[in-house]
Amino acid sequence: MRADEQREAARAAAEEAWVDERVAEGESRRVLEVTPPGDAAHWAELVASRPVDGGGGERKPDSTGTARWHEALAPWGLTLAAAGAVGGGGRGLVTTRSFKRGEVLMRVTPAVAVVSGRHLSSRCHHSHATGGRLLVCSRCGCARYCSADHQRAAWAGHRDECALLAQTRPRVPGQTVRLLARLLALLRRSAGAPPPEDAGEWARSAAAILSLSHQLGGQPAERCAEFGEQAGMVCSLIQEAARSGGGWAGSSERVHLQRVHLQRVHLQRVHLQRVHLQRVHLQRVHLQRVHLQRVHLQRVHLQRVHLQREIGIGLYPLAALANHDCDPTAAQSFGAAGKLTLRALRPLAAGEAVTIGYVDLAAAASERRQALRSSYLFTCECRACEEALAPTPAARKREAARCEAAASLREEQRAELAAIDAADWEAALRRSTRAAEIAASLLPPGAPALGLQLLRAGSLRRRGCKLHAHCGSLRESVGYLRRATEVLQAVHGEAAPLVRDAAEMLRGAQLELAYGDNSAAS
Ligand SMILES: C[S@@+](CC[C@H](N)C(=O)[O-])C[C@H]1O[C@@H](n2cnc3c(N)ncnc32)[C@H](O)[C@@H]1O
Repeated sequence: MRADEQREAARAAAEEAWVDERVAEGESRRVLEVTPPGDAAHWAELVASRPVDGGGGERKPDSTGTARWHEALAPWGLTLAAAGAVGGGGRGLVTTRSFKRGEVLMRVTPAVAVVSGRHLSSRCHHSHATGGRLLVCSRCGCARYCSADHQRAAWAGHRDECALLAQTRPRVPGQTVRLLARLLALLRRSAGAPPPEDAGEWARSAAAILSLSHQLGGQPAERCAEFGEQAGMVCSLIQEAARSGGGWAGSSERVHLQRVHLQRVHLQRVHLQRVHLQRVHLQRVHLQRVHLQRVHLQRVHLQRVHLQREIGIGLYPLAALANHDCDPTAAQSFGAAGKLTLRALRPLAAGEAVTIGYVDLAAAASERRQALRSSYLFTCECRACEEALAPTPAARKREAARCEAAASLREEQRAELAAIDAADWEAALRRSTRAAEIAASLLPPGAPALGLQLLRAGSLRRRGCKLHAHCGSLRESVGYLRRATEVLQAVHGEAAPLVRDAAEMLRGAQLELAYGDNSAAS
């Protein structure tokens, strides 16, 4: 392992340790509030009735499906507007009443969610929390839980997947394949189980329903092949589980007896299926990949890096109706068990579009468009992009300047980490504050990433020694922390541990500043 990889691993381990503490402090309490999987049927119905994607208005929405969506959105004070009614991006979420800044627009559990490969053995597959000894599912040997309660709560969603995972053991399919397998199981449960011999056919047709081949038109061949491979893998897994278990969920004894023998056969079949089923296009973008993120505080040498780290992917049918905008009106945050909360980033009147940022908003318009094309397969039509990429000399100049500023931001962030690794605290502080200033010039005023950057700049400290105090810049620290707390409150709500931490740091810095001023005066 290279030295920088070792440092990154150490950093990650320290973050995990920090999260453990948070779990002990209160996350586990919140876990118990998670909506039980009783609403799975409701989600399945919504997913199945989802009108074919209206992005860019390329397809006509299905009116029966749409009625269900309106019904599900109404209690939140939201509705689904037709393509063209709310700017670029096809259909999208719109408010039906006014909202204050920071007010909750929607709070939903994922219809299906999985932890990423990296977190398979370190996080509870139900609450996504880390810490303590995790119980391992004895049947698949893959799923892990922090308590028997969580294992029980997760069973409805894990049952079908468990048979699939038992088949592939010791290999574990990638997160997209696992997410799709869960989604198909959910749809299957709500539609009634097909006879075992039809399971493969059913899986293929479900995959075909999920395909959006019209959007694959402009994609490179290898990307299409990747989607095809993933679809093939899901179909193959389902067929395999149906064959060996006498049904998708299968009888555990039979699955258990045949597992070892089938492993080898299965690997060969998966390989064949991959080749043969490449034509079954399965598009990730249609599933609206939403990252389950946790905000971590780092405590290696400095209590300074607040990271948003991806821990898995989930499907949120209602939240996925929000279009992307490079100057979004809303932001999402994630809690225990992937619960997603959408909040207004500024006051919204009735009839305003609810949009979120799908990509890094500090990037230049051309970079954002590129990122959206490659990860989400569409070209952004938001007003900010249209203006930034207008074919005029003034716009071109602005865009070139923004590209430069975005590159400087990345450089400052990189240099900040390097300075920390080298224990050069003054340099770390300088880099961090510079990064915060550049981020403030690039990001929309309420952007979550800006809040995190400001928090880092204001809270730099080394084992109890606050670097701002050490460097005589407490006044700046108070300024950054005040701005950070304000931004983060609107994104995460006042009760979030991150916001409470930020407010606490602000109070501390204010007191120190007042004490310093008083001592100087006397
Ligand atoms: C998660 S869905 C959002 C809801 C979608 N408009 C619908 O009708 O279901 C993402 C899709 O919406 C469209 N979309 C979202 N934001 C867009 C934007 N800024 N510009 C163009 N298309 C956008 C794209 O087709 C993308 O694949």
